[in-house]
Amino acid sequence: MSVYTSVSTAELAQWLQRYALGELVELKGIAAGVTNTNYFVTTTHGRYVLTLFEVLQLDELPYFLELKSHLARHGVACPAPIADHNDQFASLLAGKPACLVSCLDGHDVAEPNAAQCYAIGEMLAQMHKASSTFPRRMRNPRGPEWWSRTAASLYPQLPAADAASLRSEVAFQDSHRFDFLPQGVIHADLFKDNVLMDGDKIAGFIDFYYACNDVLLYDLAIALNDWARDAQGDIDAELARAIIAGYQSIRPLTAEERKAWPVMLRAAALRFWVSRLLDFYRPASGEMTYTKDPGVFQRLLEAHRTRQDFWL
Ligand SMILES: Nc1ncnc2c1ncn2[C@@H]1O[C@H](COP(=O)(O)OP(=O)(O)O)[C@@H](O)[C@H]1O
Ligand SMILES: N[C@@H](CCOP(=O)(O)O)C(=O)O
Repeated sequence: MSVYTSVSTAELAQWLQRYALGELVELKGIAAGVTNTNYFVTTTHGRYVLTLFEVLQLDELPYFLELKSHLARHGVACPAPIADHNDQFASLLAGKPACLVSCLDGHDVAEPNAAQCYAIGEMLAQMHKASSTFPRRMRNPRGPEWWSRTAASLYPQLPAADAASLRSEVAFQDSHRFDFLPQGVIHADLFKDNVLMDGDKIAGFIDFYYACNDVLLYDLAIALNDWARDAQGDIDAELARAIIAGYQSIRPLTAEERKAWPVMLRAAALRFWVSRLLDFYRPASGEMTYTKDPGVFQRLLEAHRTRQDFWL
């Protein structure tokens, strides 16, 4: 249950006075989610999602909330933040930074079909194009410098074979830099649980809190590594081709991107192998104790190393 911070109807009704959203009708906690506290809020004007940020501070929010606003304004499927009478997207509620966004219809899907994967690729490319005019910048907090440093801190705790595999991948990625490829705003965590689907249509991308400026192709690799993974943990070729086809229907890959693609799929697997290892070996105090299996991304990365066909 991810309602870490309780909000009473009385304090929410008071806080809502700063918005042009009418009167509070209903407040309901949302069980899904890991990091933040989320509620469905119904007012006399409509339905919204209230997020209370448990980690990010008020001054860290403008990049993410203005990005969502920019994307929604350009027709990209994502929740639109609502501005208050001071034209602010966020302010304190129950001692936490809080914001309201539009409520989307839809649910995350555990086993996507090819049409849904095509839609993901297409919307991701639309997001990349639409964010080319977004003026703010954010460096990737989970880039090569982070994974090298984090991996180095983990080697002593890992079984020898895993440490050797991780060490060799970090070295391999160090020898392949892709700063010359097209860059822009990336979602950086477009997993299945970060998209609400309405049938085969995308209701919206959510959870933009790893969004940053980086190589666009890396975002496609992150999405494909999760959306096209089959029950055995390897990639389903039909789903992979569907994501790539959807993406290229909006933004065809350049020759340099196609050449970099196999290495990028490995980089995307490495990033989540390392973050899951970190959660596994050193869970942050106070965080939820369940951890996602790091082995999923280790095995996927090792499969990418020997693969011949990359679905292009
Ligand atoms: N704009 C939205 N419209 C409808 N449901 C939403 C919206 N934003 C979040 N949710 C619901 O809240 C859940 C948790 O949101 P998420 O952003 O993943 O939380 P967390 O930041 O805690 O991981 C989602 O799985 C979804 O069910
Ligand atoms: N989608 C990732 C989780 C990303 O969030 P983090 O805060 O745990 O890095 C995964 O499934 O590993």
